[in-house]
Amino acid sequence: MAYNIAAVTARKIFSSNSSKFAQSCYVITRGSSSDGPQEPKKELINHSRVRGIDILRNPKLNKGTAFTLKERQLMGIHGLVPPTVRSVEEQTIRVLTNFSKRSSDLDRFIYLMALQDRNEKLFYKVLCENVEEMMPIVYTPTVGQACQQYGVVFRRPRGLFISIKDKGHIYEILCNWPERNVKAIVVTDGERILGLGDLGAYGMGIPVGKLSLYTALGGIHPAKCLPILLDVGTNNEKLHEDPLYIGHCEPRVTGQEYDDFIDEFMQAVAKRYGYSCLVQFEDFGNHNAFRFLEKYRDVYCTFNDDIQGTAAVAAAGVFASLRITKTKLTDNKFLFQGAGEANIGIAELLTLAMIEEGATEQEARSKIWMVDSRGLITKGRPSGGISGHKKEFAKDYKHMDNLEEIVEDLKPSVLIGAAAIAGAFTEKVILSMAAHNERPVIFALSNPTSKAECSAEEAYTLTEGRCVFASGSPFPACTVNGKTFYPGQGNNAYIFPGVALGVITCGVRHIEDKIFLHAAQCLSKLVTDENLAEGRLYPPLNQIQEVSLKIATELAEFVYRTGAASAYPEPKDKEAYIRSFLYDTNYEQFVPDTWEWPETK
Ligand SMILES: NC(=O)C1=CN([C@@H]2O[C@H](COP(=O)(O)OP(=O)(O)OC[C@H]3O[C@@H](n4cnc5c(N)ncnc54)[C@H](OP(=O)(O)O)[C@@H]3O)[C@@H](O)[C@H]2O)C=CC1
Ligand SMILES: CC(=O)C(=O)O
Ligand SMILES: [Mg+2]
Repeated sequence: MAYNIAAVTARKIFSSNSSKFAQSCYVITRGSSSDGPQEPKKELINHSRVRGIDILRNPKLNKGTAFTLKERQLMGIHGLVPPTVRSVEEQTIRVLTNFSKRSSDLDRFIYLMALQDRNEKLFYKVLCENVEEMMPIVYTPTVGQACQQYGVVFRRPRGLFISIKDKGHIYEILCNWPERNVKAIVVTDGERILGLGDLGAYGMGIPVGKLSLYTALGGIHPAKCLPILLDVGTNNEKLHEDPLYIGHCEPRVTGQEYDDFIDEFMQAVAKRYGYSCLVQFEDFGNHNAFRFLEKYRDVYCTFNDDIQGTAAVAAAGVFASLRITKTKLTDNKFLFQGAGEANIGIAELLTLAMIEEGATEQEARSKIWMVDSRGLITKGRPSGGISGHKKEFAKDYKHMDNLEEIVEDLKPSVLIGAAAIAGAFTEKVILSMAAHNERPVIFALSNPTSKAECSAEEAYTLTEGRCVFASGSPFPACTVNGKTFYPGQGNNAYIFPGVALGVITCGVRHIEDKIFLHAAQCLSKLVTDENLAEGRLYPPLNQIQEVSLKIATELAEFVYRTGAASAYPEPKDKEAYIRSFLYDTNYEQFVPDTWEWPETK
């Protein structure tokens, strides 16, 4: 009983002296949204206004059974949680037990999303400590399945849904978002979700998943991250018939009306969060992705992850592969299956890298061959369709449209697939690569796993363990002739968290392509000889947080050297500076250590 009396007394003290308690609760945040010096500072969380059951219902504050007795009593939640006080380690065991007991990956996805909605710190702690097991759930491949069934999976809204009907009011909708100091937005219109096509408003799973990785892999505070779905309708007939569909059941708005909508969105973001707010375009249709990148890159702080992030991760894999094949970049012949956002992005970045290596642009482009839905991209081919970026890679060559024949004819040393055509790397294609190369390089980058060009096992088995392999979605280790290979995950998740962290902390306004080249070079240097010996073209996933930090640090060195940073004064120790911004997954203390129970006489 004594503690009840103390609690009443304490509650009085708490409410009359709230600022004293609040002062003990800090989070590290970046400075204001202004463009001035961006020293990290300790910011007060005003917990004092939230009390009682509202604390447990607030995922940012809730610690569940980890609240101490003092906290429970002072904050008016005593009795609202079971009496046992659990450590975060014990809570983690409970989460992992529940996670492993779920019968399917989709159930695991739902379980983790519920945890995120309930206790944000615990969600990120568990995700950060179990990246290898949980990234395939919150990200590809399971997030793809979740998007396809979003109507069923949907529990609570997360992120902002802005519809074409809201045209003229986008700024007001942004103002409804409770966080004022947003630094990073991932936005999609759902037209090309992974390799699954147009999923309309169901595509929201992607910005949510990507931003979970901003925090888990890049250490960016979740309050600084905003997922956005722009609902302009969908051309997916199945969704029009889906009674659970959460978006507009109308065909996509296109043309000027669509462009004006996106323009208004970008202007509203800048007005609400400043021009330094990072906007990552994700999974837009091909015909819009390139246009918007060109249109906005010099005006806003923006990049397209499918074009530029993917380019960097694939180029890093290629750079690492050179240490196995003992070749220079320009010694290779690259064949790309697919000539869309991902592959054009990769081809352009490799061109830039070859030019840095001393090649002329023409020489560099001559090494790169591309195949699209109409076959090999050759000048004046009868099937036509060579527009935009594809033109740069069109060759004076006979026309062919069968990948098996093309590989046999061209004998590429590197084969990269990103066309979402499952199984495109047939047995014949892989055998042909094996016949013409001692160490064939084969990247099956399409996501999710169901769209992969081939499996890791197929690639390693058919090449008798000689291939250098990476895939967009994870494949398990596989053993061939007694040797175990750990296939690398050539996914932009190795790039965008680190790039975003560097951009945000250094106040970069415009993200030039060289930033992605530096990110790729940095990533490939982090691959050890031991990694390569195991078949890994990337550092293991359990090191990915350190990888993001190194990429951000490398980027910081670059942007300060080139004058692209706006956060001044320039930090001497860039890594320490960036480290000081990282989100802390440990629980905050709501009651200062020094606090003593008051006298109750
Ligand atoms: N691993 C990673 O990090 C990433 C992987 N991806 C994956 O890459 C895939 C493609 O994405 P993205 O490039 O953005 O998509 P796009 O729609 O921009 O491009 C798809 C390309 O594939 C081509 N294509 C379609 N059918 C065939 C065919 N039968 N044979 C050859 N080429 C064909 C299209 O040809 P045409 O131009 O003629 O229409 C187009 O060039 C997706 O599965 C996506 O998930 C994407 C980003 C990152
Ligand atoms: C990984 C990714 O961005 C994609 O598949 O679209
Ligand atoms: Mg994508």
